[in-house]
Amino acid sequence: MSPVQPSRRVAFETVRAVHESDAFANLLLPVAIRRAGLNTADAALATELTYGTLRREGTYDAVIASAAGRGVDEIDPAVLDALRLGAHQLLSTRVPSHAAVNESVELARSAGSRGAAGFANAVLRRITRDTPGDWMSRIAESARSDDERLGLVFSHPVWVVRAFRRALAAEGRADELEALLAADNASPRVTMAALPGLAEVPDDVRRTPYSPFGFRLGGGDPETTIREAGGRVRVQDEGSQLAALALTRATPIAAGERWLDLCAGPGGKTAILAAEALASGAILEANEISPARAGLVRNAIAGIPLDVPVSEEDGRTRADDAPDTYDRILVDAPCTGLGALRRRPEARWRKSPADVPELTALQRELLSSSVSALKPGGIVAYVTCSPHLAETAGVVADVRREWGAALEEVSAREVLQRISTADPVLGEQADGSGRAQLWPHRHNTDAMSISLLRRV
Ligand SMILES: C[S@@+](CC[C@H](N)C(=O)[O-])C[C@H]1O[C@@H](n2cnc3c(N)ncnc32)[C@H](O)[C@@H]1O
Repeated sequence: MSPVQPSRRVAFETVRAVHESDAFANLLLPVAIRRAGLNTADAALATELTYGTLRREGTYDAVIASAAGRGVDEIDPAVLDALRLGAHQLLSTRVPSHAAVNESVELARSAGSRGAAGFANAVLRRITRDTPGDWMSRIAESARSDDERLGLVFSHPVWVVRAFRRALAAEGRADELEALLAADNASPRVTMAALPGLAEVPDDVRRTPYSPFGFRLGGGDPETTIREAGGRVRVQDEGSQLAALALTRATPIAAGERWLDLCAGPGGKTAILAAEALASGAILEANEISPARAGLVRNAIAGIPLDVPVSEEDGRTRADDAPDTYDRILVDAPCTGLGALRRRPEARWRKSPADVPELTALQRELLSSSVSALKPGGIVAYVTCSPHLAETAGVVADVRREWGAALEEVSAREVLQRISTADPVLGEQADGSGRAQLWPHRHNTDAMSISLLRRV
């Protein structure tokens, strides 16, 4: 028996915890890396192995089932995770085969019952006998439909493939589906925001193409940059930066305007709204139903010299209780999160189509309540980190039907085109709306959907 290399052990234990106790890899992994005392190179390897294995689990399970000659649900869960880690190294990395096989066999031996090591060894050696391309062809041939094929090859649940296909087709871009699925399987570069008016984009960085205050570090530790800037520089997806800006810069701001961030946790967009409010003399309030996440909102804005009260209510009652009050409201709604699959490797396996109706009912109610809290002339930005048409175009269409002539659309696409530093080339929507849809494969952002509605 040889000891398992620490980065593989950390990856294995993180993948186990994700499957056994519904842990989130992005929260657990940094703790496991610290606890194991990994150096920078080993931490990077542990991260790649963990994220890659979780992202591509659907593909690896199909390969493992074929190589093992049995369904993955018939394999001991801990042994299966060792096999997934091995399959990832064999099929998607340059790790030498002998290291990938031997270390995964050791992990299976330490975690599984008697016979686990021999079984793992046989399955992984079977995988090494064919090239990754051969395996992809084999699992693709087993699919009964094109969506199922894409689901297997790009490791996405079929219902998600269908939702993406429809959302892309709504802007005449169904031919970009494979590029989108592939983008979800790549690690996104860390994107930062220098809060407008409070911090400068450093000189020695690459600016993001669209957000006027976004940038990417060439190297180095983002934590150092954040600490040195006293929280006025933050890690934030460029799409999130644009969503907050779409609201604040949709129309010129009058001093004394009242703004509300209705679903604010953990506060990334609140920080931008606060910076914009400070610069323009607006008054900002925030709300978040979860007390723990409301605490994160307070932390996110601690470095901004503006008093922002944070309430902890259901956004529906919070808005219903404040009729005709606000000039701008951000409804960054709870959603399936299908637009952020790059950053949350296990997320694609945790949601199901059954989640969608419950979420869209809540989204409709949050948006409709927020309209009642707008002053006449006030604007609401309805934002989801999901491109699913039911959560985006569907919710907006329902609320527009409900409010009729009392609500008009402001084109979010035109606003984004105006405020972005480069043309984001946003697709026109089949429903004729001004909704802006960002895409990982096109914009290198999360798939944020942004709609702007004005109360007449
Ligand atoms: C997409 S997240 C918001 C992200 C946040 N705007 C940011 O940029 O950091 C949605 C938030 O809505 C909260 N939420 C869920 N149901 C809610 C409700 N009924 N009322 C208010 N907030 C709710 C969730 O706890 C979650 O923090």
